[in-house]
Amino acid sequence: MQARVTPIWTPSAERLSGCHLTAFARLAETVWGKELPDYHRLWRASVEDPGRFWSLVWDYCGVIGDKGSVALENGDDMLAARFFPESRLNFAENLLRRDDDTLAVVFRGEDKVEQKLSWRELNQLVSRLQQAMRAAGIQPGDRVAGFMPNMPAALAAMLAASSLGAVWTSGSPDFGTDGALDRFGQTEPRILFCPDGYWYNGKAVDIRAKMIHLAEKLPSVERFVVVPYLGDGVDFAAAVPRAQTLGAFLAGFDARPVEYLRLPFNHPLYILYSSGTTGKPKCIVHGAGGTLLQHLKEHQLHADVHQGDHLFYFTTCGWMMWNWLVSGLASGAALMLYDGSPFADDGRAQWDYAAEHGFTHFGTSAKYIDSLRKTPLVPARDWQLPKLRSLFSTGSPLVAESYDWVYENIKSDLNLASVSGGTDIVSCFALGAPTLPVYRGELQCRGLGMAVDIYDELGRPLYREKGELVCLKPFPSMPIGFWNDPDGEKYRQAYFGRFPNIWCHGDYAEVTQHDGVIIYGRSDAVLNPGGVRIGTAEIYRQVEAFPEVLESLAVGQAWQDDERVVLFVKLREGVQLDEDLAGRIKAQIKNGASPRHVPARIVAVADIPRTVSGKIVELAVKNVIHGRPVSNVSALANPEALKLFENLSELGE
Ligand SMILES: CC(=O)CC(=O)O
Repeated sequence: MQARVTPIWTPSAERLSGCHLTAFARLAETVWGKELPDYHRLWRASVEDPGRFWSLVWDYCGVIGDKGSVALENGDDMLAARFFPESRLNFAENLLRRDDDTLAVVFRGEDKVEQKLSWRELNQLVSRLQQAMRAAGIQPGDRVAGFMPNMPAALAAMLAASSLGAVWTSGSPDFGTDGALDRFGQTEPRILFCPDGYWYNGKAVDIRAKMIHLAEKLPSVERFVVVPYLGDGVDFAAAVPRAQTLGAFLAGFDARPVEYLRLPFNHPLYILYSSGTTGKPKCIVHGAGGTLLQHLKEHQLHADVHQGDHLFYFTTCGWMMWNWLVSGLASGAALMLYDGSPFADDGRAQWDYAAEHGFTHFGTSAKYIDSLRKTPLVPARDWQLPKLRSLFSTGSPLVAESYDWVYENIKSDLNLASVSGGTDIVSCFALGAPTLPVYRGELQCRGLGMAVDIYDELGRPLYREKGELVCLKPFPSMPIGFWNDPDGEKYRQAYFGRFPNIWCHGDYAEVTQHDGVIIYGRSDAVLNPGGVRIGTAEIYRQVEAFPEVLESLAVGQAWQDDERVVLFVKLREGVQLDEDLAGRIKAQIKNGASPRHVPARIVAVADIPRTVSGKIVELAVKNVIHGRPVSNVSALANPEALKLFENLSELGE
């Protein structure tokens, strides 16, 4: 029998009665004629009949558009399934629901720049951009790109593009030239928005040379639109071929009501990019209806976002959490945009922003929380955060000790929701719920309408054991396909190659005794010493306990017909990896995890390679230590770090 575990947080009666999820469950009981007294019964009912569930989400969230009479056709076939095949809607129309003087967007570029827009001002900017894009000949299906900081102009350009049925695709201006070309070179945008530079950690970053180079290499771009950020952008635009400033692009177009082209549910909305660590990034196309419905569900039912809330997520325009964040407008939230380093102004910029603008929801990465734990900052002590109700974490598993830290050092009454899914589904498989308790180290639940299960290697369901995270039934935010994949074979292979007609996500996970979820890492990075499968997060969780260690990365090294675990650690400045520290790390892993998890070698490195969205790249390091080539170095934010793993004497003995 498993030991009883007490939750670290339990929702108050007030939260339970006031949240969207409770209202939705009551509505479902009435409409479906079923008793749904708790979350897990609601989840079961939601996956039993996905068409019925998503149809109720459409109604509850008040999607603007024509729904049609069919919610789901071919529901038994993951690849042929179609949600709302008769419907017509426009994504931007659903986001720009209001046009009044209340707050729609706040933007801070570190502690340097602040801008605020009311709903009316946002509508006006979108209208002018829409007219300018139309005058530039933008048609449904054309690509419009943003190589942009997370600032209002990027949001407005996306809304204008989608109001016309164009497809928005974005990256972050800190991507290297090759990273940008690997992405936009494939999707061939006609217009590309960029800034005249950006702020990072208090410093102005010049991107003029990069943009001149991109202009040479991206012939599809007829026009670069330069958004003033560091200055007025005039000299910058003059230096870049085919560029003009935003002011010049909009000149002559006065604001009027935004017009919306209503299109089929699966009309393409976004192209997102996989991290591209094993080749060129995959260009994943997401549809307007699926993205909208899934985000409405996650924001309202799982994150309990209400009209007037202040929704923040720390993200760049190159990560899917940007797409997730901006959909918050559809639930009436004001977006709190931030660009720059999360540690700007000695880590104070973000928390000053949270306190001064009364954030209700604060989203970040697990890596940020882990790093924050190692700084002297204590938000609970140094800032007033009375309105903050939820804290989201993603990017990698949030270790159990970080749950303790958040409740002790940020706020004790908080729905701490670690969420997991990704670019492939522009949303989550597992996440939070305001009606459920939080258990340390666990994601609270599987998403409503997401038929998530865990399978062993032979495709058999596992009960309370670690295995492959799969999804057994279609959901609206499955990609509508990959770009340049006319027969859909790359798409099929990516998700359905492992188990026919079952989405295999590539996460190594477990459904717990509380019906929560633990993610143990990517399944292709699973360690296998002596035939025991170990998720890398099981090791990171133990190593995180050491203030001396800033970051770690574990891989399996082929060794004497078996595999041995090698742990790389990036240490705090001035700390040496001596026998004492190595011994303490090993003891912690042995006691906290198991003797099987103990690394055969621990090696100190000066840096750990990560993707442009901040994920450490175990597979690339595994290739380097085995002398194999790394296929797409341009996907990395710090590719030079790979050199540190070449020919290490510690790994030859
Ligand atoms: C929701 C997520 O899963 C985000 C990510 O880790 O990329």
